[in-house]
Amino acid sequence: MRVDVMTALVSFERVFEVLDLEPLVREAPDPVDLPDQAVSVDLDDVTFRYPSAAEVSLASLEQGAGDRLGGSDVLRGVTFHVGPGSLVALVGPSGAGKTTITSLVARLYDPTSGTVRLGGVDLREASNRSLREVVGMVTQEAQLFHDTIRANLSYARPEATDAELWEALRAAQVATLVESLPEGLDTVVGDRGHRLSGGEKQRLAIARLLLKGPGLVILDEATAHLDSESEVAVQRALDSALAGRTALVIAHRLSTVRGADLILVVDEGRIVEQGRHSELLAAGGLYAELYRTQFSEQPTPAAG
Ligand SMILES: Nc1ncnc2c1ncn2[C@@H]1O[C@H](COP(=O)(O)OP(=O)(O)OP(=O)(O)O)[C@@H](O)[C@H]1O
Repeated sequence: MRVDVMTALVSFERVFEVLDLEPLVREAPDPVDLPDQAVSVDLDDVTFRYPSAAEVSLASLEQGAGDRLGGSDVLRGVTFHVGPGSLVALVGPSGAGKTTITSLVARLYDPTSGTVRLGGVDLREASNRSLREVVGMVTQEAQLFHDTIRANLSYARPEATDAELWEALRAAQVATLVESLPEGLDTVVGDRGHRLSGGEKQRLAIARLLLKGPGLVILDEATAHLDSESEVAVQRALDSALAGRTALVIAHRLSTVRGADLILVVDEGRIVEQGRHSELLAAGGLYAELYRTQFSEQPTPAAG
């Protein structure tokens, strides 16, 4: 992944913005298609370090250099299993490695050692096309292209009919807004177009995700404060987007951690605790502490 690493660094932001993923790592000669459904996610003893700037420039000149030079490991011995259709919440202090885990699951990078599998297939063996179809991402800063709403949505599925676009808009709680615009689906949005609120942009991004229909959703939950009406609408939209899919959520909301099938507590690049909300709360460890400091919208029952 010599030159690809450079591409990765340059387009990392953009990749996250556009939801659909351009894999930045090398495809195997005889790639395998990932299953076209809710997939399991398995990380087995994953270690990862980001390539340094020096490595990237050297590696682009000299094959193999990137494998020899090193920064520090940001993930160490990460192992977990997520069943198909489960909702997994990643929690942990800032810089713990949550985003990095999601980047490996989306194969923006390959692990330094260990394996990442979706639906049992090692991502190094997976076809880029099926990876793009199976993995969908929604980030905090939902970005739209400076183009019409129709173009922004169709990007996810060019063959979608208007009826399908409206169905996705309804499920994403944003159809009423689009109907109210004089040019409807043909309204130009984005930086210089019709101005949308943060919540509206997120819901359009969710509509795009619904059209794509990925088996795995990676979601970076909003920390930004939305007004409460918008918050409820976004939450409803997300509920329909996550139903029937595997979801990996970088969680900031109490309702998400409470409802998660599995919570992975990440600290300094390791999974330090895993389990459900009540178990982890009772264990009285890092999760219980994070719960008090990061998720304390309600009084904490006596824990541990
Ligand atoms: N592209 C990158 N290149 C080099 N180091 C990086 C890169 N992205 C993240 N890191 C480093 O990797 C470590 C883990 O970061 P990561 O973003 O995965 O943490 P996080 O748990 O998602 O944090 P936050 O909650 O603040 O988003 C940090 O030390 C961070 O500085």
